[in-house]
Amino acid sequence: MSDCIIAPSILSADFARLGEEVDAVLAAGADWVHFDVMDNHYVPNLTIGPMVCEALRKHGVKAPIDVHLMVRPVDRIVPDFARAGASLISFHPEASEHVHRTIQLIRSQGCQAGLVLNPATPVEVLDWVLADLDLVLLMSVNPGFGGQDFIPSALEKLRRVRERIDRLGKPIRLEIDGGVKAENIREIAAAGADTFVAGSAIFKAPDYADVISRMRSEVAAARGR
Ligand SMILES: O=C(CO)[C@H](O)[C@H](O)COP(=O)(O)O
Repeated sequence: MSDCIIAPSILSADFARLGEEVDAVLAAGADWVHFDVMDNHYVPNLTIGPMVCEALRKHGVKAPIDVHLMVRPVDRIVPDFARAGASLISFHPEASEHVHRTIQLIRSQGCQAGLVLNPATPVEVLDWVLADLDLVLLMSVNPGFGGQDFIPSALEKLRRVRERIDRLGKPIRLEIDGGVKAENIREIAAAGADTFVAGSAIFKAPDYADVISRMRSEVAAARGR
């Protein structure tokens, strides 16, 4: 399992040129496309849905599409995203009536399942479902907007979740999202993250390849390579 997946968040892309923007970050070395879905209900912003995911697939995007649902309710939109070509679907426990049932639903649709913890959500929410997950996504900002500052307590939370994943011994990815930049990714990787979402740090940079390669070098340095 790769210990450095870079997943640019298209929340910070130029939506008028979304296909080109996604092609450009993938050509620049990104691994996944991070796809933020906001409903102006669970979070105070409104973004994109399954039609845009399907449009990216029709455009020719082959990379994994990592869908982060910030919506309530969760379950009724899951099959739509699976049909639209999502690879992973992550959701917030606060937004689901039955967390374990939603995980089963996502997997039954042929997608990998992730659970997202907000900055104030305790890690104990993972206690009875961790073994059923493919990914844990820790929010290092409050969900809803790109361009916010990284919340430092996320580092300790990463360490605690990393310990739980290692103890379980299953290949569950540990993803971090919010305020991730080339300048702080080394300590984030050292705390245990292996999958890095970055929106503004990549899409607002003049050279996508340069920032992605600097991020990879910093992660490698955290691993002592
Ligand atoms: O889920 C998100 C916000 O809810 C975004 O993915 C996240 O904030 C990334 O943006 P940035 O890297 O600019 O902080």
